[in-house]
Amino acid sequence: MELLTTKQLTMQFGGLVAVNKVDFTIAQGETVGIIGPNGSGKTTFFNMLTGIYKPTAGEIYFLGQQITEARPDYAFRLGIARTFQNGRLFWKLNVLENVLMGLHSRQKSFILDALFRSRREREEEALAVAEAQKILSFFSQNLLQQQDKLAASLSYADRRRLEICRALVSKPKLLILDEPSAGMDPNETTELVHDIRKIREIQPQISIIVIEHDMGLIEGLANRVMCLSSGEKIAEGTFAEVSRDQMVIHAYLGEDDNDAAV
Ligand SMILES: Nc1ncnc2c1ncn2[C@@H]1O[C@H](COP(=O)(O)OP(=O)(O)OP(=O)(O)O)[C@@H](O)[C@H]1O
Repeated sequence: MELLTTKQLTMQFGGLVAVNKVDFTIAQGETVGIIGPNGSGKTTFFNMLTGIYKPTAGEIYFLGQQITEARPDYAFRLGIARTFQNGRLFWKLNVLENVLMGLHSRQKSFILDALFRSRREREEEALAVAEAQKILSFFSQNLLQQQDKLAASLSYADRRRLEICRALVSKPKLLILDEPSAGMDPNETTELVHDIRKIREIQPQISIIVIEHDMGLIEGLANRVMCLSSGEKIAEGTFAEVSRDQMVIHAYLGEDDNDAAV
């Protein structure tokens, strides 16, 4: 069953067409990788899916409902959660509190206003804490053991994992990961692939879209890959198909020889 579909999705900034008429679809339970050279429109595409940018043309459908102009909080309530390329944690909160922040728009009461809680609110909070701990416990580095540490004290790789936990705690239908392995070394990236695969053990029907420059991660995770170049979809298929596509090879080689990882 199709979860999210875009039709001719377009984003223009002044004279620059950052995303140009992209048709895309992801089914429930599928993992799709989005690749493309720097500046090819990947993050802009994500920002439209999550309501950060309002597309200048085209449409977005989620479970059949048109959400083209949905704002981020509405997209979140529908079940679209994301991580950010540069990370957005609350540094002065601990690990557990950061995950609980991922429930923010789903819960009426919240952890930070400790006074005057009703019994129902306390029960709601206990359930939220249990869910957050369950998610923290399943990553291979076992973030649960670090639940009381400040987010700022975590290693870089654990910060990225924590972001994924925060996105997962709301039990999204669609998880959008923007360069989850950025800044990780090859061993950490291999572990991350393992961890992301494990997400399906707790949320089997989740769909995942991942932007990555690391082709090993894309190959290890994605059922299907879409390649953007200068805002346009130039290829789509399995990793093997896309990685030998002449337009894809040319897009990477034309941009920068160092990016010729496919
Ligand atoms: N808010 C904005 N205003 C103007 N131009 C923008 C804006 N956001 C992105 N762009 C431009 O749109 C194009 C696509 O950028 P985008 O960040 O989506 O690419 P990307 O594929 O995610 O790149 P990278 O791999 O480097 O993260 C770039 O030319 C960028 O400069």
